[in-house]
Amino acid sequence: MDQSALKKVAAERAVDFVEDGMTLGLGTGSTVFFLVEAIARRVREEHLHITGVSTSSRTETQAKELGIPMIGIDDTDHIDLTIDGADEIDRHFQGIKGGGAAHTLEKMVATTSAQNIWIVDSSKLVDTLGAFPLPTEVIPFGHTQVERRLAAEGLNPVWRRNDAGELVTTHNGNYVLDLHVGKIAHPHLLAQFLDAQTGILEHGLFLDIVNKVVVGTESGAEVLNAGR
Ligand SMILES: O=C[C@H](O)[C@H](O)[C@H](O)COP(=O)(O)O
Repeated sequence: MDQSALKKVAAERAVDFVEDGMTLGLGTGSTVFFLVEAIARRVREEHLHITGVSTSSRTETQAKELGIPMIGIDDTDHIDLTIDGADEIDRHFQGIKGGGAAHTLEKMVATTSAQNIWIVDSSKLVDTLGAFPLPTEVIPFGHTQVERRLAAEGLNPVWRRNDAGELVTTHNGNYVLDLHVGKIAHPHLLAQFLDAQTGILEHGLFLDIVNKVVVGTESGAEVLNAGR
């Protein structure tokens, strides 16, 4: 199976955790694309009543087109479960997200949610985080100062650009600075440092957040419990 097929395997298993009546956080990305299709199928065929809260306009558009009722995050007092993709997950169930530049909205939805499930193909499981460049979202005002500060710390920042060479902007109109840090031995210390930097709106370290990971493998979906 190719990577896309493995993502679909994970997404189609994760939909089993969706229950009637839930307010459901919907993540962003190519794996979540399959999830939204699978949820819409259950809404259609089983007349499941769920309400979605999205983490990007891409997901919002897809969900609405497929008939999933959607509300904004500020229109609810709770989210029961959020299902999202991830870029890397280590053996302590810590993760990196933001490969699609959606990590700020995703973290807001994830940290509002009572439970979180990540859906990934098996290539996303790693021993130590950091092979995937760590995304940060930086406000335009003073962004080169942020870049200098991070470079001085040896975090190898690189602005994310699109195919036309333009700076990628997030939903919030900010820039994405990817940190090529190599192995992240102490993710909590790095997260604390990044949290303290003026100008960084959010970073892609998602620590102590996920409850379950559903992995698409050649032999089917595997459910891993994070024990939290
Ligand atoms: O910003 C994007 C998100 O964090 C995605 O969930 C993550 O990049 C995984 O994406 P995909 O499912 O496309 O591999």
